[in-house]
Amino acid sequence: MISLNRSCFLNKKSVSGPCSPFSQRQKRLTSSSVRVVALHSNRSRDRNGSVLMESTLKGMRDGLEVVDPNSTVSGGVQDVYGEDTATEDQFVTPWSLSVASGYTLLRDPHHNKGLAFTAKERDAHYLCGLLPPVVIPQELQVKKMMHLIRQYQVPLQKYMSMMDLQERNQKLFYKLLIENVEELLPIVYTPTVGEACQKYGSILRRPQGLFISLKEKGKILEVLRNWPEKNIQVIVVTDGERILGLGDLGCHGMGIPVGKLSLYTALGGVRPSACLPITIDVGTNNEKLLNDEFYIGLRQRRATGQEYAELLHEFMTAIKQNYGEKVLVQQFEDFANHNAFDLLEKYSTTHLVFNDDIQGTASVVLAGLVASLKLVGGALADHRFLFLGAGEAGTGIAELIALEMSKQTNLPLEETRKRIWLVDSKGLIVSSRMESLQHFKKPWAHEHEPIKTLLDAVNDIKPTVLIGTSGVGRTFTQEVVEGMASFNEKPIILALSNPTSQAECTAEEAYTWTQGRAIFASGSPFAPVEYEGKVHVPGQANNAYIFPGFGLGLIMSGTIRVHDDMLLAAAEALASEVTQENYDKGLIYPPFTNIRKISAQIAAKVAAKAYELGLATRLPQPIDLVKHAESCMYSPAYRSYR
Ligand SMILES: NC(=O)C1=CN([C@@H]2O[C@H](COP(=O)(O)OP(=O)(O)OC[C@H]3O[C@@H](n4cnc5c(N)ncnc54)[C@H](OP(=O)(O)O)[C@@H]3O)[C@@H](O)[C@H]2O)C=CC1
Ligand SMILES: CC(=O)C(=O)O
Ligand SMILES: [Mg+2]
Repeated sequence: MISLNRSCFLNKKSVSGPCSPFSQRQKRLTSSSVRVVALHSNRSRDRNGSVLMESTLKGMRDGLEVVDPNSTVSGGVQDVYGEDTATEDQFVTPWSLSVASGYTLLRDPHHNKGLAFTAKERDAHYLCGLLPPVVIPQELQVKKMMHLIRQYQVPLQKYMSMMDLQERNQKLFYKLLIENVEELLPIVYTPTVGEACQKYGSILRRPQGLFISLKEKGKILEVLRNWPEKNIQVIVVTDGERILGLGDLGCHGMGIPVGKLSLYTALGGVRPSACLPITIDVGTNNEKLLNDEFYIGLRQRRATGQEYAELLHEFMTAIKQNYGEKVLVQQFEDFANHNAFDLLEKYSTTHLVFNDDIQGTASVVLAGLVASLKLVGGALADHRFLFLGAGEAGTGIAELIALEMSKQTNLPLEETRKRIWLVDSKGLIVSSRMESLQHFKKPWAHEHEPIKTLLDAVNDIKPTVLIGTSGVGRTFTQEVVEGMASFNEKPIILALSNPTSQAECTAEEAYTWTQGRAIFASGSPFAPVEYEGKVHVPGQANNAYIFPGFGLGLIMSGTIRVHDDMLLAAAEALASEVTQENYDKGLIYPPFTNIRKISAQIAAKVAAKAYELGLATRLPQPIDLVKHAESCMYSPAYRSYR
C-alpha cells in the first residue's frame, strides 16, 4: 500500500507533457521502487487521491502549465512538487493518493492499527521506524485506552478522548465502545454529547459530517458528492433546532448525528463508512450563539417558511438523486416539532424516512411498558397514561400506545386514545382548547374541564403511568410523585427528557418519594439507588435501544418504506429481551451489555414485518433472519494487510 501527500504548482500557461504531475509522480514511485497497489480509474472520485488527480487533469485540460520545480531548487532536499517555493500567486496541487502506506497509513483512521501493526506489516507498508518497536494486540490497546479514559475526571475530556480515537483509529474506537458500552454510552451519547454540542465550536477538530447551509442552496448535490464515501446506507440529519432538551444549538447540533451514527455502528453493526452525519444550517435563534465568537454556523436568525421548505426539499431531492432509488435510511433527529411532523409526513411516501424522536422513542417506551406489565399486572388497555410534554416524543409515544391497545382490544383508535392524557406548557389538553392546538395535539383533546397544572392533572386523572417528555428538568415534583404513589401500588414513572439536567426527576427522587415502589426509567442514565437496604437499578428508556437494530432491519431487508407495524415489532422484540433477572431488579429494559444481540433480534423482527407487508426488496427472504442480521454486522477486529 502506498500513499502520497505532495503538492505540485501549476502556472497558467500550457501543459508540458513529460512534466505533468501525474507522470512526475509515477516516475518518482518507480524510481523509489514503491509499489502502487491500487490506482484504479474507478477511484477517480474516491477519498483524497483520485479527486485530486481529477482536479489536476482538469487543470491540465484548462491549459495550465506544470512547472518542474527541480529546476528552481539547488542542493539539499529537492522541493520536487514545488510546494516550498511556490509564491502566493502560483497554484499548488495538494497531491494525495488514497492507497495508504507509511506515515499516511498511520494517519488513516480506517486502516490505522497503531502499535498493533505486525513486524511483517511494518516492513511491507513502510512503517519501520515510524513506530516504537513493541507490537501489541488490539485487546491490550483497548485496555490501555480504557485506562487512559478512566483517568479523566471530566466527562467532556472523556468525550474528546473518544473523538480523538475515532479520528485516529476507527476500529479501536468501535471495539472500545462495543466492549464497554455501559461505561462509554453516557460519554459518546447522552448526557455528555449534550455538553459537547453546547461547546462544539470550541472542541471541533476535524469535520465529522456534512454541513449544508443556506449558502449551499442550488448546489446541495455537489456538496453531497464531496463526501468521500459513496455507499451510504444511513443518514442522520438534524437542523439543530431542538437538541435534546437544550433547545436551539444551530450548527453545534452536529454532535447529535455524529453520536447517533456511532451507535448505528457500535450497537447495530452498520459499517461506519455507510453512515453519513448531516447538519442543515438555516441559522439559529439562539442569541448566545449568535454572539459567540466561536460559533461555527451561519450567523443569522433561522430561515423559516418557504425558504426553509425549499432548502429541505432540495436536500431531500439531492439525496435521492445522489444515492439513487436504493434503500437509504434517513433519520430525522432533533428538529423542532413545528417542522418535524410535517417533514415526516411529506417525505414518508417518497423516501425511507424515520423520525427517531417521534417513532424510535415511541417504540422504546412501548417496549418498556409492555415489559412493566409483568411487574404491575393487567393489559395495556387497563392502564391510564399521563404525559408531561405533548410534542414529538409525547404524542409519538401516545399514538403508538393507542395503536397497540387498539390491536389488542379491537377497539378503534379514537377509543383507545381516550385512555391517554397529555399536559403541555398551557395545561391539560382538552377539547375546549381545540382551536388553538397544533395539529399533532388535536387527537388528544378529550372532553374535560381545563386543568392548569400537572399536579392537578395527576390528582384528577389518577394515571398508573406518568411519562415526562417536556424537556424541562425537575417538573415531577415531590407532590406529583407522592400523588402517583398514593393511588398506585407500583407507579410507573418515566422521566425521558435529556440530558440528565432536564430529567423530570432523578432516580433517587422517584424511589425515595414512592418508598421504593416506583418502576422507574429515564432517558439519560442514573446510577443504582439504595433505599432502605434495597438496591434499585433504574432502566434507561432511550431510543438508542431501537434505532440501531431498526435501521439494520430496514437495510438488510431492503425495505423501501417505514410502517407503524415495524415499530410495534421492534417494541415487541425489545420487550421480550427482558429477563427474569432483570425484572427481579425492577428493570423494564435489558442492560445495554448485550445490545448487539438485542439489535439482531430487533432487526430480524423488523425485517420479518417488512417481508410480511411486501415492503422488503432483498429477495429471497433469508430463512433465519436473526443469523442473517448477525452476519451483516460490522466487526471492529483488525484485518491483516498483505
Ligand atoms: N429518552 C428518549 O429516548 C428521548 C427523549 N427525548 C427528550 O424529550 C424531550 C422533549 O422532546 P420533544 O418531544 O421532541 O420536544 P418538543 O419540543 O416537541 O415537545 C416538548 C413538549 O413539552 C412541553 N413543555 C415544555 N415546557 C413545559 C412545562 N414547563 N410544562 C409542561 N409542558 C412543557 C411543550 O409544550 P408546548 O407544546 O405548549 O410548547 C411541548 O408540548 C427532550 O428533552 C428530549 O431530549 C426526546 C426523544 C427521545
Ligand atoms: C434521545 C433523543 O433522541 C433525544 O433526547 O432527543
Ligand atoms: Mg433526538
